[in-house]
Amino acid sequence: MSNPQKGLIPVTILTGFLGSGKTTLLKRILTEAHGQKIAVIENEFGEEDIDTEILVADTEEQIIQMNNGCVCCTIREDLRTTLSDLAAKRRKGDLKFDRVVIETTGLADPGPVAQTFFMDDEIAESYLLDSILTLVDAVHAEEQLNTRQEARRQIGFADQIFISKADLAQPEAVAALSHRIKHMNPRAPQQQAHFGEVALSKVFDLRGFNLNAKLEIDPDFLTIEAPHDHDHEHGEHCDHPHHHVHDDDVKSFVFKSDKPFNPAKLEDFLGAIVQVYGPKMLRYKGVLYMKGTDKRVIFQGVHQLMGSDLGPKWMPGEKKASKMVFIGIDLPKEILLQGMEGCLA
Ligand SMILES: Nc1nc2c(ncn2[C@@H]2O[C@H](COP(=O)(O)OP(=O)(O)OP(=O)(O)O)[C@@H](O)[C@H]2O)c(=O)[nH]1
Repeated sequence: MSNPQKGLIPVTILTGFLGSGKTTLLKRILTEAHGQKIAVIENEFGEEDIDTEILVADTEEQIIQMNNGCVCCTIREDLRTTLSDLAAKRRKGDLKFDRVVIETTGLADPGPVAQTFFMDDEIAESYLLDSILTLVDAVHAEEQLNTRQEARRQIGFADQIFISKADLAQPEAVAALSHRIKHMNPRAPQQQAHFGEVALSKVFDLRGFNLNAKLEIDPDFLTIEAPHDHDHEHGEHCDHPHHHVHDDDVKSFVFKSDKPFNPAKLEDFLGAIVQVYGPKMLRYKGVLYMKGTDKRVIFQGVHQLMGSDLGPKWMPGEKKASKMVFIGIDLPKEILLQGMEGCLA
């Protein structure tokens, strides 16, 4: 199966707006018995290493965390370094993997990520961009596509579209969404993915990336941009010539504690918070230390929709602690952090 041309390492870019189901799909792929070793590169937006923790829990794959500054500018350099280190280790036999999956942040324009594979000779000599997969959240996509340019670019660049959460939406709404996506990107096949359940043949070795098609979406796709100041932080405005719309108004912050939560209090608090701030809460998720269970609780949501799962057990001697990230527009950081503090047991 993994027989890329000229020994190139195939790369899959997994994209989709915040909370669209990327990690769910990836986890599913990693736990499937396909006999391939997959190196995963995680690029998150102020999310600490929460996804990595969710993934590492039950797989033995190589997970590389890339904590980005501003997606549009730093990612290409970080990604380039990460990819070239990986290829060097593989050549030396220090690392074994058959392919690479890059999970981008939900706020990323996949353009600059894809560009890396064409603009940089060293990367192009080792890797082949196989395809861009885009997850689309059936419940929230309509609004995301109306308001977020990154969400539209993710559709435009897709070689394969997976619609998640169709189970939570009306069939007519799913059909209308599918129709809209077809207009935006007639090239990409669409398929529903219930909790990431998709055939591996729809995920790997699609050989879907077609440079000509991408140049139609973005004629500047292969234009080198002048380097610019990299010190801005998450959520700060960045004067990038092309890709600056992604995080102008989106900010993130993290709650941390090594005291356990009182589950009932936390549920009440978050339930009330999403009633008020839900529309502005693009994404929240955490790995939590909860009273009354010896397992991690993985808690997450998108706008008003939230849910929790039991994760792996805390190991004996392991330091139990909670970490939760909030990503949103004009969220009242102090109210949320103090409120969370008040839910501790
Ligand atoms: N009902 C339903 N929920 C789903 C489906 N797919 C994913 N989810 C849930 O949606 C939430 C977000 O899924 P993730 O896989 O974490 O999304 P993501 O795209 O990785 O999120 P970010 O990395 O934060 O952008 C989780 O609670 C999933 O369990 C689906 O098909 N149906």
